[in-house]
Amino acid sequence: MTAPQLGCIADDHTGGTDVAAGLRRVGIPTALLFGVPDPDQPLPRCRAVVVALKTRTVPPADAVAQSLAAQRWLDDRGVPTTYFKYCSTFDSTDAGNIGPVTDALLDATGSGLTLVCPASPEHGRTVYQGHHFVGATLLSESPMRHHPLTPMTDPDLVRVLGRQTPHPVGLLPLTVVRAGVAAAREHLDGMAARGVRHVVVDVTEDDDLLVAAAAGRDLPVLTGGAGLARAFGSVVLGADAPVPAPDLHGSLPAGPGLVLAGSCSAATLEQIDLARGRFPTHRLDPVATPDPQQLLETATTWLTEHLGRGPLLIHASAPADEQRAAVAAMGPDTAAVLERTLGRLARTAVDRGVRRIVVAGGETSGAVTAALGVRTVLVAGEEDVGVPWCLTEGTDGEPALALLLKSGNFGRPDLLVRAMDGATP
Ligand SMILES: Nc1ncnc2c1ncn2[C@@H]1O[C@H](COP(=O)(O)OP(=O)(O)OP(=O)(O)O)[C@@H](O)[C@H]1O
Ligand SMILES: O=C(O)[C@@H](O)C(=O)CO
Repeated sequence: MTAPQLGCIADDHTGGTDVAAGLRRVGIPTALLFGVPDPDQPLPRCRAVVVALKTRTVPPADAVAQSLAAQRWLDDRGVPTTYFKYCSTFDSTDAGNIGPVTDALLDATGSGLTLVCPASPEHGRTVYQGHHFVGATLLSESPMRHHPLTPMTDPDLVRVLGRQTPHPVGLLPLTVVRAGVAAAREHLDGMAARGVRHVVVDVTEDDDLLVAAAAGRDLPVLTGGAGLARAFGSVVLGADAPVPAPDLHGSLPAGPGLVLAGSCSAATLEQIDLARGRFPTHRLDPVATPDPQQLLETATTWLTEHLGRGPLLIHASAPADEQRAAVAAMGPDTAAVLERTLGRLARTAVDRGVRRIVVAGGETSGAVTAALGVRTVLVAGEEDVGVPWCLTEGTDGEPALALLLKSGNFGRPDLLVRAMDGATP
């Protein structure tokens, strides 16, 4: 197998699983690595590689440094196209990190222009006239306006990105996308000639992604959600073979299951509501227990006492008013404390035999994989669109641990319950 043709750098772990799942679905063998790979880390056999970082909300200079290190690693292995994968809801703040990381990748590869394409119609994320919609709702009126780390209060992506980069931001409007690949390329050439560096792409249907991927196929750097990467996979790379029908749970290791939720998205809260009625549940509540050490100890005791009683659920997730109360009680580090706590609980659970872990939330997933020391996984079938099982390598060809890293906004209401189906107590 030659060098992979596509190297994705995802700004969080669930973004990494989402993009890897999309590429796998169109028949591209894809490897998923967590964290900046070590310089001598070998590249698994694959046609696309995803390096999932935890850079969405770190200081911009750190996000840039990690992304450039990942890009260098890919470049050293001859990967020709770099894809910067960020959230389909463009999760970022005015300080970054989408603008600074994209600019750094463009500089490093000597590229003039890139596409900015978060749209993912299969998840209800579309962009029209540069304005982002979640379903029928403008981004700024969706639950994303309450995100604890990256509240999205402006739906105009040209304007949002314009605050994150000193370079001009333009638009590839839907009328041009619908006119086809040649028209889109001509529009991009015109923008490049005028010094535009970032081009937000209007997309309302999957076919628009195919046009965007074909128009941008020769750009060394592309950016967006999982949708454009998947379209690049089918248009530019071409599928190797149809993906076999998954025997999802048959391939998972036997052992007890645990759900760890840090996401406060509307989808996760609904999934937790359903799972709470089925599984013994413990809530990490910073208002009741503002001392981080005590919060961890109480949860660890609960976990160890309940192991063996079927799948367990531990969540910090709470609606916006309770998050505010949590921060008032525990202080500005609340989100980081909760991530760390969930990571440590994952470590304890695995040490005590848990073999199937569902994590809700990208930042939370980053904390959990770091606590478990997971660096490389095999991407298996999807439990829901964009939510694949990830298997760590064990001995004798058997997976050691199954992880389902769920993007906050993804999954049907019964996802957590289904994911634990067949897990042994
Ligand atoms: N009760 C709470 N109060 C304040 N912050 C919380 C609370 N519960 C969770 N958090 C924090 O909210 C953040 C949620 O981010 P995370 O990325 O895990 O979820 P998400 O943004 O919904 O998922 P994704 O990035 O996949 O869309 C985490 O840092 C988590 O620790
Ligand atoms: O694009 C998305 O919505 C997800 O892959 C994601 O990035 C979640 O953090």
